Amino acid sequence: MKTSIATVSISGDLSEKLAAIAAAGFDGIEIFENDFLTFDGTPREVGQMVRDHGLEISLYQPFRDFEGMPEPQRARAFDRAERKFDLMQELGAELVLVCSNVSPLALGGIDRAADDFRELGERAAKRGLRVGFEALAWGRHINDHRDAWEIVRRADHPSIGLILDSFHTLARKVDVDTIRAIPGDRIFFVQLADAPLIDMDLLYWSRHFRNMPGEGDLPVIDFMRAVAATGYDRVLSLEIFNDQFRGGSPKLISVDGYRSLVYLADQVRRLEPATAFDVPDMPDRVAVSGIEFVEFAADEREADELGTLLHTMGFERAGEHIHKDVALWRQGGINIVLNTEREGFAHSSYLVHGTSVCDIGLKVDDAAATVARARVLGAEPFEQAVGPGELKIPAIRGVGGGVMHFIDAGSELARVWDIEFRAATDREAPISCGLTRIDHIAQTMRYEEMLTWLLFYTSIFATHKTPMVDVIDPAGLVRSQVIENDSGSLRITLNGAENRRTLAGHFLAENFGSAVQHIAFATDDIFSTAAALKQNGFLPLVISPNYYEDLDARFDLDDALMERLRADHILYDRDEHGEYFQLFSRNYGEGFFFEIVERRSYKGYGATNAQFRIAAQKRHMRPKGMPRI
Ligand SMILES: O=C(O)c1ccc(O)c(O)c1
Ligand SMILES: [Mg+2]
Repeated sequence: MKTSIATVSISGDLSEKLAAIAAAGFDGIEIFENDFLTFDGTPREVGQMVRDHGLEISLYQPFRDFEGMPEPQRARAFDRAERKFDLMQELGAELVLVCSNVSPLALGGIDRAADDFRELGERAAKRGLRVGFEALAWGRHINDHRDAWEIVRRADHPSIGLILDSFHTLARKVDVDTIRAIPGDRIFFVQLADAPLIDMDLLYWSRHFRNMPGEGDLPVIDFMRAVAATGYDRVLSLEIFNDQFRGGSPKLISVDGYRSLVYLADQVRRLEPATAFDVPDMPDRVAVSGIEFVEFAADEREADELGTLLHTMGFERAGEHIHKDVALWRQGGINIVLNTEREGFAHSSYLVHGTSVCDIGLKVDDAAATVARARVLGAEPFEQAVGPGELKIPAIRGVGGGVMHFIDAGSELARVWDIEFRAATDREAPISCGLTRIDHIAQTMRYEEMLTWLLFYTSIFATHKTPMVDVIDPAGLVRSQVIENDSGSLRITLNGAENRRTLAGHFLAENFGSAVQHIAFATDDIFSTAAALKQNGFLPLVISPNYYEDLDARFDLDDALMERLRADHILYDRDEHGEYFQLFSRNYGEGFFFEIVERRSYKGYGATNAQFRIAAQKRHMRPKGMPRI
């Protein structure tokens, strides 16, 4: 199996694209005609440049409006094809994609089209070239791979084959199992793309909203399983038309692309063991059984402030590192680490981002296997010097530059707190607030980066994504999407900010990059928690009385419950599974905060409440001199 990506999928001029594609690990490219036409270099130079990057040209495309033309357009189409064949020979491209005719002049008829392709095959064969036929979902007569295949079959020429593109097949909901009956050697090329489900014109959807396999909602895996069943073992190529990717970082988008292809091939191999794809060997997606710790990098003053806030939330300063300026704060099964070291990764993170989360530790079955899988998928391993008596804990770099450590029960790693920490008792223990575990971690990033994070988490860990929801900030929309596992032991919400004036966008700008913006702790009894918080001097985020008026109207809650919600600034939501209670800390710094939730079988995250939370936070953040509530 060879991997390839269409040059149209990423940003930059042709040489920037090639450098990024080669660095990400692809074997080849589809040269999109425009990328060649707009480049200032001869076909030979371009061909050489591609090969100098260690890449091959796996496809030249597209050749349009060919089959079924009446004369004189028919003769002209053949002349055009000969010109492209000249060009391909100079480039060193052996295969061209002909996409189905969209011209109003095109005449229908399977046999007419087959005759045209037979003749084209004769001409291509003379030059040692091959031609693949792809059905565009909006083709005038041919818009379904089954018809394209019938034309290829009837053309009956060894230089004419079929090109499948997952988008065209899946966008029209063509039954993918019809692919299984096509002989694998008659499929010349396979293009892959996913897309979010949006009800719109097919052409517009295809040209602007495609994304990497696994990033969208289409059943690309089912498509690939069917392709694998044919015995096809040639190139798997990404062809992604996406407005964001065109303007994004060629390097990052190429890395995402490679990750998505390897991840897809890995999933297909597990489902169809007979597949001919030679996918790199790797452990299966990793089951995460919980969040072992969250670590903040801070300076002493801010660590002290953060410690005070944690103390009011019922956390106890439970341990100190045996060698380092690192403190462990603990409540229930929650471990919060405050790192004030003046060297090492946490310190460099502090210098760039200020006080923020620099490291997340996940509980997994096998920490080494987790790193092994992440590496095959293109993640960077993370290592730093280990001091005497310290454990070497397997780790990788996350997407935004943060680190993720993996702790497993099968090794000493599970005892890291006993081995690397000693008891600390220099603060009076607070009243426990009954917080049991981390319910979810919310990470904020630029909207354009969301798919990168999503693919990172879903490809490495056994998780799924939930549909994207809009969170309304008075200054703009924030998109929110959840990555979670079935048991709920890992829940991460991704929040994509579109501008700097939203709370999320402000946080992002002040933090100099994506980061954890809030951590939600779980309680089994929100009202006892609220009472304990009050005794510890915790200051909740003050919610507008208008919220409670509306809540009452929406849910018709009993008066006593309404009163308790109002009194403790608790927000409420309900879904078909159950009820949800949330309360928030005030902002720490430029938009970081803590949340406390009680789930009574509820599955969501209180998205409808987010606008009330944000409005309240913005009131608290008014510039000095302005009244605060
Ligand atoms: O949008 C298009 O025109 C177009 C062109 C070539 C392709 O391979 C394709 O899938 C779409
Ligand atoms: Mg295509």
